[in-house]
Amino acid sequence: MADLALPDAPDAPGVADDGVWLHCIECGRDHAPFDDIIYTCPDCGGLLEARYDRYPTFDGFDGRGVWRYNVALPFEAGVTLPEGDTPLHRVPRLRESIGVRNLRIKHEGMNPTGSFKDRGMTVGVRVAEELGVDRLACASTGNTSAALAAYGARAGLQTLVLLPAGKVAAGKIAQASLHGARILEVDGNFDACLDIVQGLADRGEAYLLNSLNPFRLEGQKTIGLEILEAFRDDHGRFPDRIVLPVGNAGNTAALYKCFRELVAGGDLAEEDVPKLTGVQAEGAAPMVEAIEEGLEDTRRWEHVETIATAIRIGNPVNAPKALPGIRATGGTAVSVSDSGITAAQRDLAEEGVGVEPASAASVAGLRKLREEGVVDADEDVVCLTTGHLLKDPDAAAAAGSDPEPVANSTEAVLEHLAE
Ligand SMILES: Cc1ncc(COP(=O)(O)O)c(C=O)c1O
Ligand SMILES: N[C@@H](CCOP(=O)(O)O)C(=O)O
Repeated sequence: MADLALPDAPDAPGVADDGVWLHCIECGRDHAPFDDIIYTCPDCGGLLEARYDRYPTFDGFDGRGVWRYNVALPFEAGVTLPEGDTPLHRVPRLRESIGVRNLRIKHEGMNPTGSFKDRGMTVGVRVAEELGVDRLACASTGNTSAALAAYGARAGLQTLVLLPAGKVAAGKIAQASLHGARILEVDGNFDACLDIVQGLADRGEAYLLNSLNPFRLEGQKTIGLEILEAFRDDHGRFPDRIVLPVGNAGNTAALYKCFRELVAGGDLAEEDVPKLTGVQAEGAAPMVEAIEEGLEDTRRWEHVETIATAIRIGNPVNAPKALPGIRATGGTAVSVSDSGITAAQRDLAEEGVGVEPASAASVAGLRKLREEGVVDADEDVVCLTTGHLLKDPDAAAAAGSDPEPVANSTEAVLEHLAE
């Protein structure tokens, strides 16, 4: 578990003046965060991570939502709708049928735009304001675009979103559209869209707010802080495992960083760090492949397909951050079929928890790992459900039952019910 340590503050003059700096996970160099707009290391191109001159502790948190955790964030407050404070549902029937000691569902679909992306955007848009940019952009399988459009609108900034044509759920496009984003549909998958947005950002045409942006992940880190606080309050200990759907691998990276900071601050013992367990759809599983083959980075999958369009991603940009997190915490990664995802979506719905297909992948993955004996019966598990059912109304309708036509009278309804 030595990988859980964080290095000390940099000596270089000016780099840590704001109490926050950007650290390259490849070459180890540190960079001032707000002098120039950088997303990756200017020296080697490696992924950057925000670092602070302080570590978070549970007694240092105050207030509500994402900004409750501002000692672990680059600013005290930001453009808010507000986000965070999502429920940690108990699902007794599902717990029983999967067969674990405790099962809680952290439902990120209850954020303002219906997904966890809001946590990242409240911080990312605050940073954009600090940098003085006027156009925000993202590539998206849908949820990032909805969140960017809403937070951009709130901040009074222009937003541009690039979507894979024909592969984004209706609810998400409607959100981006109504919140005023300029929407470009690209004849290519999400990864191609992200390549283009990176190109625009490199040319200074837009500020990139995908999870390649290290500040997005700072906001998403608060999912882990909320889970650990709430689980400990309810159960007197931290969960053994957190199971989550994986697309661009931002959340996996963010949760790993959350754990490392709490370990460094002394509030989380290394042996209590939850096992990060990633779930991908069979048709888009480069992270699973990398874990199974012991790779340091993923191989890009050019052809990806799944009903869970939110995680229809073949080139997870955060893999170099997320793969060490899965390994260092003793977790794993597993792929699930589309039919397994739909079954899990129904299972959650039967407990009153409405999620989009990608979200249900976490529960489908847990069931599979429990059946295979990878997850033990005495484990305390939290599954992350990342987006709301209404994000993808077509998938929800297809997974549910059809409405039954009936004549316009009480008698006809009674007769129909008796059939
Ligand atoms: C609903 C939903 N779940 C899961 C994911 C995957 O999250 P990440 O990209 O952080 O792995 C995404 C987006 O990628 C998403 O929109
Ligand atoms: N599911 C995502 C894909 C983009 O991920 P990001 O976290 O890098 O923005 C989406 O909703 O677009």
